Amino acid sequence: MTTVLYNHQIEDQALKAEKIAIIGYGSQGHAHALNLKESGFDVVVGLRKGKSWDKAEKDGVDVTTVPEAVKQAKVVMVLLPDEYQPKIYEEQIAPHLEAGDALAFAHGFNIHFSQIQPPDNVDVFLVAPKGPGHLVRRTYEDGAGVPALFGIYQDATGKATETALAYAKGVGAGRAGILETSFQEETETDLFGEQAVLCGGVTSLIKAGFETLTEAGYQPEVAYFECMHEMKLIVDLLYEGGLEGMRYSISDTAQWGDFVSGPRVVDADTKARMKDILSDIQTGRFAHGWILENQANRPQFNAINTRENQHEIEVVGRKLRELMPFVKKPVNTK
Ligand SMILES: NC(=O)C1=CN([C@@H]2O[C@H](COP(=O)(O)OP(=O)(O)OC[C@H]3O[C@@H](n4cnc5c(N)ncnc54)[C@H](OP(=O)(O)O)[C@@H]3O)[C@@H](O)[C@H]2O)C=CC1
Ligand SMILES: CC(=O)[C@](C)(O)C(=O)O
Repeated sequence: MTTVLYNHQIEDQALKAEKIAIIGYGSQGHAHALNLKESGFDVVVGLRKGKSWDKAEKDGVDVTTVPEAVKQAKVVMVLLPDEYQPKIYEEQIAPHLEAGDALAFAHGFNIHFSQIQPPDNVDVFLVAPKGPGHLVRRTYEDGAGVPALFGIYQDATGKATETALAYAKGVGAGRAGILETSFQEETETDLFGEQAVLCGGVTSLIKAGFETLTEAGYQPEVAYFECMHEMKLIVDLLYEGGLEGMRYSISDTAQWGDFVSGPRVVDADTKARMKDILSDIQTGRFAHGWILENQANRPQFNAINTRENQHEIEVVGRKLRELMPFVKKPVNTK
C-alpha cells in the first residue's frame, strides 16, 4: 500500500482537463463540489429538483440532472445516501457511463457488499475523507484539509490511481494526508468507527453520563456542560496532540481520574462487544439489516430518531446553544 501522500507528490493536470460529476450535494457532495471547484477543477453537480438543487444553484455551481451530469463527465463521484445508490445507479448512472470513465465513491459500502456491480471498462475508485462533509468544507475554507483514504477497485485505464490522487488533492486532503486502502478495509473500518467509537460509542457515553448526573439530582444544564459541551474541547486537544497533548492540558486530578476510572467505564467486556460489532460488519449482518430497514421504509430508524431528538440532553442543549452565539450553527440551519 502507498505511504501517506501530500499535495507536492500529486500531479493533477490530467484530471483538471476533464469534467467531474458530483452526484449529490449533501454533507459530502457540497464539500467535494465546492472544494474541487475552488481547486481549479471542472465540476458539474447531478441532482433532482429540490433543496439540494436550489442550494447548489445558490452556491454558484453548475447543476443538472443526474443522467446529464454523467453524460458530460469523465469522473462520476457518487455522493448519494448509501441506501439510495443502487437504484439511482442502475436507472440514472449506469446507462450513461462510457468506456474509460471513472466511477467513484466516498464510502465502499455498495461496492464491497455487491449492491453496485460496475462494468469492466471503467475505473472504480474510492476517495473517503475521514471526517463529516461539512467539516471537509469548513477545514478547506480555513486553508487546511481533512485526511482521506483512497482505494482502487478497478483500473480499466491504467490511470485510476493518478485520477484518485488528483481528486483527493482537489478536495483538500493533500493538505493533511492521503493514505491508500482497499474498499473492504475502508468499508469495514468506517462502519466500525461510526458505530462503536465516533457516533454510536460517543453518543451512548455522553447520554449515559448525562443521565447519571441528572438522575443523581444535579442540574441538567451542569450535566450538559460537563458531558456534551466540554466534549468538543477535550476532543480538540486529542485532535491536536493525542492522549499526551490532552492530558498535558487537563489537571493532574483529571488525569488521575482518567487513569483509575476510565477502565471501569470501558473494560474487557466493552472490547468484547466491540469485536461482536466488527463481526456483524465483516459478515455482512449489519449491511443486511440496514438494507432491509430501508426496504421497509425505516420504521425503527424513524422511531429511534424521534426518541433521540426528544432526549433531555437535546432539549437542554438546544436552549443553551441559543444562548451561546459563538457556538457554530448546526449544519442543518445553513
Ligand atoms: N456524511 C459524511 O460526512 C460522510 C459520508 N460519506 C459517504 O458519502 C456519501 C454521501 O453521503 P452524505 O453526503 O452523508 O449524504 P447526504 O444525505 O448528506 O446527501 C445526499 C444527497 O443526495 C441527494 N439525493 C438523494 N436522493 C436523490 C435522488 N433520488 N436523486 C438525486 N439526488 C438525490 C440529496 O439531495 P436532495 O436534497 O434532493 O434529497 C443530497 O444532496 C455516502 O456514500 C456516505 O457513506 C463518507 C464519508 C463521510
Ligand atoms: C463522517 C464519517 O466519516 C462517517 C461518520 O463515517 C459518516 O458520516 O459516514
